Amino acid sequence: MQNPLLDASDSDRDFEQPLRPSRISEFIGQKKVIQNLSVFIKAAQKREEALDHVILSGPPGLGKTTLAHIIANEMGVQIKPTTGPVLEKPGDLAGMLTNLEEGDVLFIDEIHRLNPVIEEYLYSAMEDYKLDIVIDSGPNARSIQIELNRFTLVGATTRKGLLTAPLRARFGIDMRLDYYDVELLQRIALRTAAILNMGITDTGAHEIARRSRGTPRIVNKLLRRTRDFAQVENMDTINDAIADKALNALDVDQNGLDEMDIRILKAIIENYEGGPVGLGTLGVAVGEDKGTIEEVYEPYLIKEGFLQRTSKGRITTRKAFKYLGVSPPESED
Ligand SMILES: Nc1ncnc2c1ncn2[C@@H]1O[C@H](COP(=O)(O)OP(=O)(O)OP(=O)(O)O)[C@@H](O)[C@H]1O
Repeated sequence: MQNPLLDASDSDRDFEQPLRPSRISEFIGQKKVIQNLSVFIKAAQKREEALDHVILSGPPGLGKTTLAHIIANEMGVQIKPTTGPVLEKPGDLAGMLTNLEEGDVLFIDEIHRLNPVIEEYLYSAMEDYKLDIVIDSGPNARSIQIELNRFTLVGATTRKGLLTAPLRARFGIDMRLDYYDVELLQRIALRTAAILNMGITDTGAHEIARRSRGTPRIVNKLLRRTRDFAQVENMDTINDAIADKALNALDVDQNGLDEMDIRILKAIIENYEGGPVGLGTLGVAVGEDKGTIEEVYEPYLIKEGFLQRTSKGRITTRKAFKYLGVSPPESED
């Protein structure tokens, strides 16, 4: 991913850590997901069983990792995190699985990027808590079966469509996180500011919230950067004026669209008269990986009504033409 506001560098991750809600009661928004998850957790606890396997999907920065940790905390178990691309060899997976205590959570981020061989091994681990691995090779090759503790696999993905059907079918709990509305993001901004001991007005929090692409991670990042602007101007409280100044300096426009969002809309309008244009061509036109466009930029542009996905490719809407101050082609009328 290459969105500077959505990418999490090491310093961002250190910054994010204390901001993560650790209990269900602290998690803001995603009401339906939270309500259902609370029921599933309580039921599993009553039965004294591990929680069923959970798949969390949705655009980056909406709280999938946070929820995985919350699940472990609420169940009173340990979480062992890893990511799809890191599990290269069956031995890597076996190492993780055999280290799990009864009921523990194995969290696999970017699970859509799992090596297909590893995925095969995961099937029996998820279903029967057994791992059949082949040791040695050639004539000495033999298969041994390892009994595993019952565990909960929590998988997170920005691209659920890339999961194979057999893997998808093995998750009993399937939850999709959606973009947050401005009011919820404002509450997240106020919460983060309180944790960081930053002064902020309601209108300052609102300004940041409404320009954060529906995403808590962006709220936190923009808040951090706005604090820098406030400090340089010797302000101890962030208000809407300093927030506006900081966000403009960071090229976040009035609707929260960033430079790449605008570049995508402009490319479709200026080069292809509003489309349709295929994702690959669009990627070349804006100099961005097509997967990143599909996973990071497009969902928000679609949600905000700037872009549509059609069978022939992507098209911009009248709203996008208006936004960029360009008249739509005649046939659009
Ligand atoms: N509902 C929420 N309330 C408060 N803060 C939140 C919420 N959701 C996410 N955050 C904050 O946003 C940041 C990003 O969340 P998180 O890392 O869980 O997102 P993610 O969906 O796992 O992203 P990615 O897929 O990119 O790893 C964290 O610092 C977290 O504290």
